[in-house]
Amino acid sequence: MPRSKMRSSGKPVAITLGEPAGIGPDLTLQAWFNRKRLGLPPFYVRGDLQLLSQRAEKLELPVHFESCSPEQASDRFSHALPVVQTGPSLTDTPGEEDPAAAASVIASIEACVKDVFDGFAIGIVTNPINKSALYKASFKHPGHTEFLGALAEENWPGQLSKPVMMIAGPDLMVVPVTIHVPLSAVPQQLTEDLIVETAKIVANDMTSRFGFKNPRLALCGLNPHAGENGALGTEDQDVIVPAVERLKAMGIAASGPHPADTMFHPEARLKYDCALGMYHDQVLVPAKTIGFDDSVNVTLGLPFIRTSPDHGTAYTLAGTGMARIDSFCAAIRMAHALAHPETL
Ligand SMILES: NC(=O)C1=CN([C@@H]2O[C@H](COP(=O)(O)OP(=O)(O)OC[C@H]3O[C@@H](n4cnc5c(N)ncnc54)[C@H](O)[C@@H]3O)[C@@H](O)[C@H]2O)C=CC1
Ligand SMILES: NCC(=O)COP(=O)(O)O
Repeated sequence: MPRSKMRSSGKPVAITLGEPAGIGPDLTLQAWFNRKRLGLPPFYVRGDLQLLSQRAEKLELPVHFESCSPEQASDRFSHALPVVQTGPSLTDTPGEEDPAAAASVIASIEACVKDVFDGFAIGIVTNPINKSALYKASFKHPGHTEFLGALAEENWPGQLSKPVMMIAGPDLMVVPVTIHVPLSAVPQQLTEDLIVETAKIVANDMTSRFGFKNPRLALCGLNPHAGENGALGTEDQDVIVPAVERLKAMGIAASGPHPADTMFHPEARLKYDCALGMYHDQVLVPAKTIGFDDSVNVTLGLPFIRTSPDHGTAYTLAGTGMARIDSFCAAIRMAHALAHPETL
């Protein structure tokens, strides 16, 4: 979206704390510090003032902070990074997890979603979490995507279709049909219904949120050469072919199963608008290879807007000033654009 068309005032975007030992604090501070140059819309972070101040000092960034409520954030944004204190004070230890911080990480996500529900924010941008750190603290969801689905059910009962992960970049949009699932469990979890349900959400959201008229969805095969007519695995014929037929019968421009190894070269990518992979790495590898710095993780199917950078916590970069902020800023811009489709 042209930056000039981005509204500089209005309701803000809510940013989550993310893993405090990761690069989330760096991204938040750097994005605010460069807000004018980058033309970013207003945002606030639900995090911890002490931790952010300590990280800003390490990065030698002269950031002015203001502790405020979500309603006050947009007015503060031009002169200060608005911080909505969420949870107790934390000590900044880049690269070193503090198990006690997990509760704040989770509380921040919950509170940002509630802010959207209450009408204080246009959507949320999540800073990266360390999933295994949260699992140790008994977090029951595989990742944000599934957790946000549960929060949607709680806050907007009956309005969730199903949370669907999309990695969207200027040159490639992809969706993994199964998400945070061990590879060995993929064939069992991959059902005709799951593929159809996921593809319907993708087609619907690409139309209603991203302005595609009749998005072309290309489904990857599961097995090498899409199963080679059953000789290299039966799921392609037994599960994916009937799913594609059902989708076509509904008027969705679906095709496949296509051999996944030849779906991502430049000429092949011209033939579809979104590639649906059968498992996480099948489509996230090409998406991050082609567009690591400018792709955004956006959750489809939710009754609210959620975006995120496409990368993780990058512990070794935390507090060094070396983390690139491009994907994080693209996530903020996308959240804003989805809330203001007239600017698209
Ligand atoms: N949305 C989320 O919350 C996500 C969280 N994760 C979590 O992040 C943790 C670490 O995962 P990894 O697989 O190591 O992925 P990662 O994305 O943190 O790091 C992969 C590589 O990319 C580099 N990198 C990442 N972000 C960068 C940036 N902004 N600028 C420059 N270089 C960058 C890192 O230094 C590393 O070499 C895991 O616990 C994982 O669960 C991973 C992806 C998304
Ligand atoms: N590899 C991307 C990823 O796993 C992000 O997951 P989520 O936390 O956004 O659900």
